[in-house]
Amino acid sequence: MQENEESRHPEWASEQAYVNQVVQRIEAKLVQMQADVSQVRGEVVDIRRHFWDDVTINVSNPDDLVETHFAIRQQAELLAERERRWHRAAEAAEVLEKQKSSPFFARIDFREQGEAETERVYIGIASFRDEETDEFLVYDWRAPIASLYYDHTPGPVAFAAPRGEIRGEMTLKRQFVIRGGTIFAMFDAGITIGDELLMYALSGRADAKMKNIVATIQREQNRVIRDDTSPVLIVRGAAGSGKTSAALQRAAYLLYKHRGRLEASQMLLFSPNPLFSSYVANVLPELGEQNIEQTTFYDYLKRRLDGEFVVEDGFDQLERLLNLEDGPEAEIQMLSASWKASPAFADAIHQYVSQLSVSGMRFLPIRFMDRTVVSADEVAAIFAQTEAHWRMPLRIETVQKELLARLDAFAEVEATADWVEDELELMSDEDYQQAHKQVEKRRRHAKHSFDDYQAERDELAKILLNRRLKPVRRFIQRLAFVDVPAIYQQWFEQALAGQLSVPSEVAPDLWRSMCMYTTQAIANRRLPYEDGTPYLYVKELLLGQAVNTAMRHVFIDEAQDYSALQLHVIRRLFPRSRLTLLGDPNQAIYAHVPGMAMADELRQSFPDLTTIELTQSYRSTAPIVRFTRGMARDGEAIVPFDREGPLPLVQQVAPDDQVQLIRTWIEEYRCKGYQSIAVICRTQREASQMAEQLKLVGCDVRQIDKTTSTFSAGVAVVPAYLAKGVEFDGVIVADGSASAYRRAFEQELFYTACTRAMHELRIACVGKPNRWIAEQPADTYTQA
Ligand SMILES: Nc1ncnc2c1ncn2[C@@H]1O[C@H](COP(=O)(O)OP(=O)(O)OP(=O)(O)O)[C@@H](O)[C@H]1O
Repeated sequence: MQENEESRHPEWASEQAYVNQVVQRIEAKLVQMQADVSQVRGEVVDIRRHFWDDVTINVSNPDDLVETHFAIRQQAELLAERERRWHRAAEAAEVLEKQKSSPFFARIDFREQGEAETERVYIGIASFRDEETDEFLVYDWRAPIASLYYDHTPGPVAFAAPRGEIRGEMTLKRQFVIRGGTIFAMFDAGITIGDELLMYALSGRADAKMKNIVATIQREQNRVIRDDTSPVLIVRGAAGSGKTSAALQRAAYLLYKHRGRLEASQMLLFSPNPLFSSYVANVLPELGEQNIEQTTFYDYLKRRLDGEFVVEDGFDQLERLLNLEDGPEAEIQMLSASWKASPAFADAIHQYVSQLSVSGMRFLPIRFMDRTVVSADEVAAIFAQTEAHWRMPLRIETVQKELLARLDAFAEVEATADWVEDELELMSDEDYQQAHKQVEKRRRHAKHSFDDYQAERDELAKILLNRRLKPVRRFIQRLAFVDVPAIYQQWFEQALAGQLSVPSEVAPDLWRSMCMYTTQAIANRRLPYEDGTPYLYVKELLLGQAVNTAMRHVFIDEAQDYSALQLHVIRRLFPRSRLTLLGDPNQAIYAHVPGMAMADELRQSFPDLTTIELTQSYRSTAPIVRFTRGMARDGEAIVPFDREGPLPLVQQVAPDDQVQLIRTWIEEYRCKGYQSIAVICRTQREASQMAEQLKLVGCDVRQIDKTTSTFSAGVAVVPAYLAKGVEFDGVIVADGSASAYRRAFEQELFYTACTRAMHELRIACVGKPNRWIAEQPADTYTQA
């Protein structure tokens, strides 16, 4: 790409001189920063080495113990503070190192209305100020003025600044590729941000880590990044349109704009799988920001339901559904998954819970040593006495208080029981001493004398009963007396008894079978994934939900895979947070989940939403996009980026020859210099078999499963649903035949697999190609 002397831009030399000037200043600053880093590092080492010298340990009496405790804490806090400073300084030095190599990527010349002078604004991943003149040599890409670069072409322009809108004229927009302090290429942009720079960025090799895109952010992506007002922002975009990239740069932008008021720990990203988390982990640190928190929805479910049920995760559910043989069982399980993810079921559950305030609550008795302390009927009677118009959690809390009081009364009576008498004999010396101390204490405050022997016995009985009743007390405190499993199950029992109407589109027999399938699962204490969220929702409506009020921004990537109810639960969980949902309905791998596809349903949950559509696809070459967009609903709206490459190849192969064919393709990909290659299979089961077979024919491959948490270059064999969100130089889809991808809901899975390819896509078919390939125009792929 580097241009030769003659074809060089006329201002090349002067721009290089500017680069040199900035690099020189950066070097000077680096020397100073590195000195700071090593000084703080020295302090950290020193505190660690002498940690115990500076703390006086004295545990001889309680006061000394407290003092010692505080001394240790103070010393630990000092150490933690220095460590934080050290890390911050080291990170800042790292960003500066990067700036030294490539101090900026753009320049705009801007003349503000009413001013005579034109200002030159250089833009880079971070700002850099000349400490002597206090002048900005480079502006951060997130500075208000930098939005001119992303949003405008030369001519009259305006941008929003803290002091209001600033108008003026942009007279120049120039882009640079600078490596190692040397200009590699530069061009003046015209209509859009230079396609050449974008082309350069997109033609590179896939990486084990996602790259930042700050030099080439496109206008519609910039809207996503800089939207600072929408409570709920929905970004719907084609595969490879930069949704995840925009989300991460958005996090960086918000951290910059609200510096001092917003911390990375107040931002959370719901990601599709652990592999994805490692893939995106570098973007924010590269931009000099801390990583934001990451989690998966399943982690949340599991944490809230652990101990009550074994909860299936989403991948196991998908694997289960994909491996089902056609037949009645498949129909039941598919209905179970799709109905429970539907907005109709969410409404039904809501209605069901509100009617529970009148009837249908189920309780468990409070029991102790095979005896009933409070029967289930009595608990129900206590509940019935609470005010029916109160919120359910408040009513339950009132019942809880009453039950704890009854337990105390029970303990008092029980203190004289024979078994207590017997067990007192067996109590330890420590217990006796504790009882003795309690009595001594009481004597000091007592107005009247009392029988020491009896008092000690009573104290001992109290200690014993407290200990024995602890699990019962905990049972009440955990609100476990509300039989949530039975309450959830009851919905399906009512449905089975014909008390609820069958959805019109479902055959009554199938409906009954699905209800029985669910009641059975609950009885076995195993919760299918599709029941996890509705169950938790019922539980939290009844018992109250733990909410996180500290979180300010929640990002949900692959939002099309969330049911309306899941999104609703997330919204309730983070009441003070703005939401950014990023998704592509065409990649709804849990195709039974309507997710983002049902915009109207979403609007019900999120009346305050703003939607931004991204239609240009950047990841794949134009031939790959032209082939794959035909498989997507409304695919004609997807605009390929004009980057050429080979046509996708579809080859039919005999069952016994598939592994050999894939092996040959891998070798050919390697010869082309592709560093990251994926063999994408339909399921985990098929991926495991394929990986084994490829290893047997001498291929060095890495099998990816749901627990894989690091992404590395090489050949990955991966089930399609785990390839979500990531990309590869070359993709090989294993067995894309009609007999493998045969059910309607597998369309999105197949589309997701194909759209992971950046430069090349090949599909092996054991038999006839599947219907989505067959439907594509013959000139969009090569058939062998
Ligand atoms: N403005 C841009 N400049 C350079 N590269 C870009 C730009 N936008 C997107 N890309 C690149 O395109 C690829 C796809 O981006 P990203 O993964 O963010 O898309 P996505 O919409 O989340 O994709 P998918 O939904 O298919 O997972 C990445 O390699 C990313 O770096």
